[in-house]
Amino acid sequence: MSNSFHSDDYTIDDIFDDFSQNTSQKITSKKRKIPVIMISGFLGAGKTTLFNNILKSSKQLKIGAIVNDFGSVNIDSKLVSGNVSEKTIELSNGCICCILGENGLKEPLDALANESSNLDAIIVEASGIAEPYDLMQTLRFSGNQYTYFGGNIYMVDCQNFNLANSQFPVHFKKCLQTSDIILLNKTNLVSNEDVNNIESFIRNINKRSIILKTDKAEIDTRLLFSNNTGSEHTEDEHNHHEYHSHDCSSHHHHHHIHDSFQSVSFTTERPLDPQAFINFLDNLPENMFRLKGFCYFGMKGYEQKYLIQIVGKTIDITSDNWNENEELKTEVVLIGVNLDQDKINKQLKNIIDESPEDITPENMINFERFFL
Ligand SMILES: Nc1nc2c(ncn2[C@@H]2O[C@H](COP(=O)(O)OP(=O)(O)OP(=O)(O)O)[C@@H](O)[C@H]2O)c(=O)[nH]1
Repeated sequence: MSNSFHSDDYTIDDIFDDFSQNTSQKITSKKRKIPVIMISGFLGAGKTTLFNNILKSSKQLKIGAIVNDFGSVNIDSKLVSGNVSEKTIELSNGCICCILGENGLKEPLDALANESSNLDAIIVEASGIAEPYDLMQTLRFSGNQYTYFGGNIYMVDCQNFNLANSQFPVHFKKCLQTSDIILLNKTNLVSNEDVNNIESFIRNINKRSIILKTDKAEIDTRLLFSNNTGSEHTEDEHNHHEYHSHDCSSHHHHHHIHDSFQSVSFTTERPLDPQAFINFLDNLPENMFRLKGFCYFGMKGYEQKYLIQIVGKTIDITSDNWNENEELKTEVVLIGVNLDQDKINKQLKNIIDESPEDITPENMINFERFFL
């Protein structure tokens, strides 16, 4: 069980005392319905990290997944690893609350939860600029008789919260008020005082939800599958109805936070020029907040898959082996506000290696300063 689970207000046992039924009862019950648990949170808050932790620590459970990415290339579905039982359903190229048709999430849910389904849980990972309060309603009223809404876990990136909240205060307030469990994540990157200030801020607008502090989104995942997570929704329903004044499938489209964002997706099978890529990292596009994806350099000794993650100003690069049958290529998605898409596309084309024969492994040395 994770050691980084900590909270001044709760211990895991306190939380369990609050719940009348535990996970195993729910999961082993023959007539059980499948909980649909939503993971939401702003760009880069740690949703996929949490999802992977859940998969790792719940190997005995059969978990289905619906993964939504804002860009046209679904990076998240490739970052979710482990024991996703059924095919992961990818919803790409837009925000989940707007790309769904009239029946909302019914179709993807029906594909995962039906008469012959043997899943224990379904996890829906919303894009970083989804409106979780709208999505929650879509999940509750999906019309799928084999599922019930198991709660919304909202992730807060403690390192970037104040800045993002100052830019989108209404959105954050709605998210925080309508969440069941709030994870204050990336506590390792900020001071305790900063974490406590964020917690007090959230407590002021939401007195009801469980707030937990995490590093690398490590929590005791029993909590997520407990019966009560998404069942008590008096205040939540009130807040939700107050906010959910539109029908996403209709043409009367209200302003969504993602209307302010653009994404640029870039894919190439040609190897990248490491020096050009470093230049790109040193001069990131203006107003870009998030970049994620994989890079392929192809040079001898550096043939691995490089996973690149940028959140705000933090750049993390790690390397991994390519999966069997995986195509060796670069695939990245950038997300930001008022992005100059043409300029970024040109910048990205410049990182393609036009003459791989001239590149020597020394070119990779500078690149290594970005490694974790
Ligand atoms: N230092 C640190 N990094 C973290 C922590 N949690 C997540 N990260 C890193 O933050 C980056 C973004 O994490 P993700 O889990 O991909 O975030 P996300 O919310 O799924 O991102 P989007 O889907 O793009 O919105 C990755 O590089 C993670 O490894 C943490 O507690 N500490």
